[in-house]
Amino acid sequence: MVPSAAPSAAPVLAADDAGFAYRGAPPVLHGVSLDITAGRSVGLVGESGAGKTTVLRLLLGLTRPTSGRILFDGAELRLRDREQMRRFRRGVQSVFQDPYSSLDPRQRVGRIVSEPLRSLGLAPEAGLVRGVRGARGDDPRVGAALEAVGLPAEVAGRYPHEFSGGQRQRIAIARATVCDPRVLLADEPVSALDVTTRVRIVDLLIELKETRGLTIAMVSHDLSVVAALCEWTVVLEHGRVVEQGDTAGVLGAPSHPYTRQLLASVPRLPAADAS
Ligand SMILES: Nc1ncnc2c1ncn2[C@@H]1O[C@H](COP(=O)(O)OP(=O)(O)OP(=O)(O)O)[C@@H](O)[C@H]1O
Repeated sequence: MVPSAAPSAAPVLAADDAGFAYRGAPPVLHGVSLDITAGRSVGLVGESGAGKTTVLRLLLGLTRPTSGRILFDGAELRLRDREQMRRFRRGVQSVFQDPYSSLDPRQRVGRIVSEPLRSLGLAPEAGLVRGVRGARGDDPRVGAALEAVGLPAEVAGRYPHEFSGGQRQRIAIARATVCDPRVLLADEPVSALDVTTRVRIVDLLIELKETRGLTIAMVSHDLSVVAALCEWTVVLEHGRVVEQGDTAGVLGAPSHPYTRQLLASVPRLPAADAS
């Protein structure tokens, strides 16, 4: 289990008493409050349907809470504020569960990985990353991002179908980290992978936390993945936070019966030597 880290100052991202209802449906989140603070990665756990992905969608600015607020650097996230959203996208990136559907099969890896640089206007000259040279990863940040996830820079010229699920998830992580974000929001980033690959990707995320100061906020069914990656754990039941605290405390000595039930039911990762 990772040791508890002392968070620095104000949260980068926070949900403040956030509620949410899908259109025409009853509320699925009720008064959710949590902080994502630099240096303190957060695991969001709970049974299927508890509302974990919905919380992540709110934190990602994909949808607005129906009550309460999402705060970015202390200011309410306003999806129509272009300048704020640009800063937000620079600081907060995401990785999803399925590495097979999250990468455009028609694009070369170099172009996929460089997408945030283009959409954030961080490409030095548009032609360099739009053209063939860029697609081969000529932007040094693309090669560096690929190497940081354990892939050679040369893979920039290849297509996603040439890679395994674990390698594709590495490519997705390279895309999410190429612009050096502060926070990575991840929805079940390893659950589509086989057990051995899962351990390797968890190890990669640990390394990115340590070497790049990345803070992760992650949804996972697998409490052992949360224990490996997150200093703070938030437990959701039926759209409500029933318990949150240091991961060591929440998973080691849960105070809520629902957390105890989750601990009893979720399968564990095998020992790390499986990698
Ligand atoms: N697009 C949608 N329209 C209506 N209801 C939805 C929609 N997406 C999710 N829900 C409902 O919202 C609730 C929370 O769903 P959510 O996907 O956030 O839970 P979750 O904890 O991430 O579940 P899982 O672990 O199965 O992914 C569930 O009752 C779900 O049925």
